[in-house]
Amino acid sequence: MTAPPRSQSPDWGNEEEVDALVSLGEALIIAILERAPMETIKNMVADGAPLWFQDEEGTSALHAAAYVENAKLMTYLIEEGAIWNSVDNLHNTAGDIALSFNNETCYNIVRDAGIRSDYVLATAELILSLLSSRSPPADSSLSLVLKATDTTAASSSETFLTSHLSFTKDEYGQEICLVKVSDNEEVGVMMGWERGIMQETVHKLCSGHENFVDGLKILNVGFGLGIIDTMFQSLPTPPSLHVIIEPHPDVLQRMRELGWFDKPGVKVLEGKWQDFIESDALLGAGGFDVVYTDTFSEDYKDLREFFGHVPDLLLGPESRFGFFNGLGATNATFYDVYTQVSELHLSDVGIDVEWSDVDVVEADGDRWGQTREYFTQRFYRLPVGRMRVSS
Ligand SMILES: C[S@@+](CC[C@H](N)C(=O)[O-])C[C@H]1O[C@@H](n2cnc3c(N)ncnc32)[C@H](O)[C@@H]1O
Repeated sequence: MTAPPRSQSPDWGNEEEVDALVSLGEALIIAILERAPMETIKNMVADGAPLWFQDEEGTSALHAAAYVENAKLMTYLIEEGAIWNSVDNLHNTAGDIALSFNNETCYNIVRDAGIRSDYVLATAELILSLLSSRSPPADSSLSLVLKATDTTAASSSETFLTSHLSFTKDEYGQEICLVKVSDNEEVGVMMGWERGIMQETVHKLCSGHENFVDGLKILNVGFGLGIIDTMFQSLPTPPSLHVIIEPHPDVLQRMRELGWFDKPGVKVLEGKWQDFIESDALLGAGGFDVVYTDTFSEDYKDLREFFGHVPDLLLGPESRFGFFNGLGATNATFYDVYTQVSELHLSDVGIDVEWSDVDVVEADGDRWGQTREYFTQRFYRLPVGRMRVSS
């Protein structure tokens, strides 16, 4: 049985009360699965059947309603306080169950509940600090919560920037950059399998740009393996200005060894984007045709803060903005919700986003299966933002 949110907590000291709640919760789930009339379900909820309750398999009333594809009931349960993002023992939300039945209506009910709750809670820093774009898999909604207190290199900038990085090749020959998060666990800071995403990102950000033939002015935040920067440099007309912001000493050392500090038109700003975002070193460039950001160990709160600066960084309405869209990418519903949330927040700062899908499975097969722990979806949703032109 899963613990209820604190606000709905029963008095755990009273065993009889707990048993009664468990019985009510179980009976509600059974009634829903047996397709009992709506009135019966409403009476059970009114009599105190807890919507937070999950049975031995992690099934909640909302999961049960998704199993019987009852959209009206799902809407009612969410209105009554059912938790949109509770996951069962197989890590599926009710939205994932609806998806498995190909039921778009039911899926959208859960997704929209997620968007509403996250959007409303967007100012609550606690919630927004739960996700980082390249985090190890979230086994449950609880593990998302625990990220708030995660001080490993995967979630804490401070730890990451003082951790040693190893640049190596795996058994398939793909380039990888790894950081230790515990004595026996390493996570990928950047992986070669993302090359396809980076290639498509460069294409969407640069092709057909009106300043393309003169050489674009490009800002990239986060060098990593330098995959996207190498692609920017390989454009038919190389960038007229290519600013790279990178804080990690090991990455900077590698950039030096690879000659990035001596490339014509390349300017490396050594530090975090937060150190430069309002500086002359950056704003003195007079605006960029292309801005891209892909950092590590930062959370959605940081990304959202960056969104707020993008209008000052773009040169004009033709300029394009992209970011690595890896939030919640270990679960289809979470990924969809956070994709929509970022679109809403970009809209708040006057940026409209166009999305396109990159099939990461077709491109790479299952070769990088184990290493791709922070991105388990088939389709990467690639964002390209532009300043809204008011008419
Ligand atoms: C995922 S990698 C970027 C990969 C890159 N897109 C590529 O194509 O290889 C993330 C990089 O962001 C850097 N980084 C982390 N925090 C940062 C910050 N606050 N500002 C700028 N860069 C940051 C990391 O040191 C790392 O080099």
